[in-house]
Amino acid sequence: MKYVTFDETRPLDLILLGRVAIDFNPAYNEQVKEEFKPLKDVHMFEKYVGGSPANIAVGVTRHGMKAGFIGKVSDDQFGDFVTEYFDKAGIDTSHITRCVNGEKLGLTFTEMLSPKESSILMYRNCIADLQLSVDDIDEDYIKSAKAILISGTALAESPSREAAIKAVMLAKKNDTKIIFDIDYREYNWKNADEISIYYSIVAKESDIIMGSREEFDLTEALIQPGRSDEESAAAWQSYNAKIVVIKHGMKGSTAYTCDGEKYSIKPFPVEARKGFGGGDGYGSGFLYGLYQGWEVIDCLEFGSAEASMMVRSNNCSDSLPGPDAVHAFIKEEKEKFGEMIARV
Ligand SMILES: Nc1ncnc2c1ncn2[C@@H]1O[C@H](COP(=O)(O)OP(=O)(O)OP(=O)(O)O)[C@@H](O)[C@H]1O
Ligand SMILES: O=C(O)C[C@@H](O)[C@H](O)C(=O)CO
Repeated sequence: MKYVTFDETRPLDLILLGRVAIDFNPAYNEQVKEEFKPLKDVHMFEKYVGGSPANIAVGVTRHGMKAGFIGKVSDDQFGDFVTEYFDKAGIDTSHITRCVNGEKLGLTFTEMLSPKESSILMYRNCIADLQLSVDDIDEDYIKSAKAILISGTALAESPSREAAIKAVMLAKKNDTKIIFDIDYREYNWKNADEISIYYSIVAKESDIIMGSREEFDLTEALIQPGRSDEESAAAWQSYNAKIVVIKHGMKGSTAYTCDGEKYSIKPFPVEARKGFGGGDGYGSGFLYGLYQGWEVIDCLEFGSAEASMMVRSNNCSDSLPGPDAVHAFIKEEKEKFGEMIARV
């Protein structure tokens, strides 16, 4: 059953709004292998385009979807690096603008301690992506896309917060579907009430909401703390949500649909190199399936497979697979572990 119908006449499949940054991951290649160790002991790093919405833009584009990005980058060579990477990937960069007051792209240093422990250290002072302003939001551009994905981190501060909310308002006006990836990154927020205020403003307008249990708890803190997954899904569906996806890390995830159904999936077992990046693979795969008109459970299986492929790799953006690789991975895993390996 189709819960969200996209306007097929629109040239862009998806616009993503929010953070593009740079990841520095411990080197792991033919020449240098930084084995699991604390970040302070890492000597060699590899540089990649990063930031959750940027990764999802790359992910869906590798699946053949046409994506555009609304974001702000630094006016320097790192700004060139990310826009050139996007251009090569086939992402529309016409609405990525450069900072004028010297703000810099975020740098994310990643720590890989063991297959079960990893973390990120963000350098985000005087940060470029949060300089996005209402003047960067163009109604015609939003109208040209089937959907817009708002990354929750864009709501952390002004002027980006107003820019994101303007994009949501214009999307609503023009029937561009709204996808909210809550995407909580602690470092960006100064006040817990602000998290709940701004997350809930966007969640109320969204057609699809994706987040972890912790992210829903943060969103609901000022409304009704302590909701169960079922209660959260029903509450957001009483506004505009058609699909609410709630993730529980290694325990699996569930999509709640507006007809009262729910569909659950578990991760495909892999030897993980890191934990982060799973959410980006999950989002890319899930959304691709949805645009193909697949059943929700198949979208979840595809997203979960892509997430597992991502956590076993050493980086995020470069490793995002195309659909053939994801299908091949699912086939291989099912041959090894059985047809129902990820399905609950
Ligand atoms: N060790 C693992 N092995 C296999 N799959 C994993 C592992 N860790 C996470 N995943 C997959 O990645 C998905 C997303 O992970 P998580 O719930 O941590 O989301 P997230 O916080 O949005 O991730 P991210 O840090 O990328 O933003 C999980 O639902 C699961 O399918
Ligand atoms: O900016 C981030 O979200 C962290 C990055 O390290 C990484 O690229 C990522 O997006 C994981 O979700």
